[in-house]
Amino acid sequence: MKISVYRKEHFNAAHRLHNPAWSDDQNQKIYGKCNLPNYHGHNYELFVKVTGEIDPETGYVMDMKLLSDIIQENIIKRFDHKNLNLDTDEFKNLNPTAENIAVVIWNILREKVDKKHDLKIKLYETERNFVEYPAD
Ligand SMILES: Nc1nc2c(c(=O)[nH]1)N=C([C@H](O)[C@H](O)COP(=O)(O)OP(=O)(O)OP(=O)(O)O)CN2
Ligand SMILES: [Zn+2]
Repeated sequence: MKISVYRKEHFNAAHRLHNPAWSDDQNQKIYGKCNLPNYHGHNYELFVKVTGEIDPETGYVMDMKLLSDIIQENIIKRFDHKNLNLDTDEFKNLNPTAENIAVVIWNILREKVDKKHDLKIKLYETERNFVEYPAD
């Protein structure tokens, strides 16, 4: 019997959506205010879902304190209060859309969470815009 545990974390970060292969007009047309040259910020809400069997000894799928520590150490420290485009290696050459941020976060966490567990994340960029990876 599989069951899922969730951990919710948050971080604040600045970004600018921009495709260097396009003209300024094209960037403006596609990304609108998200392309403004001086960047803007979001309060990102990150939901991490870990699915697996309940360990009969601990009663846990995974210790959520450990999950929190993993997210803090590998995601929050790396991205919180950063300008994603300027301050992080991950987005120097990758457009920091919600989709790309979610994939980057998942790839980092996948290395840290036991492979016997399934991993899925949901990332809210605004209250109304959010992405899920991997998709169902
Ligand atoms: N597929 C994607 N579409 C959009 C992304 C994205 O990352 N992937 N990002 C943006 C903007 O960066 C931002 O998320 C939108 O900001 P905003 O328009 O302010 O969104 P709100 O939900 O706060 O505002 P509403 O007034 O409710 O629209 C755009 N698209
Ligand atoms: Zn934005």
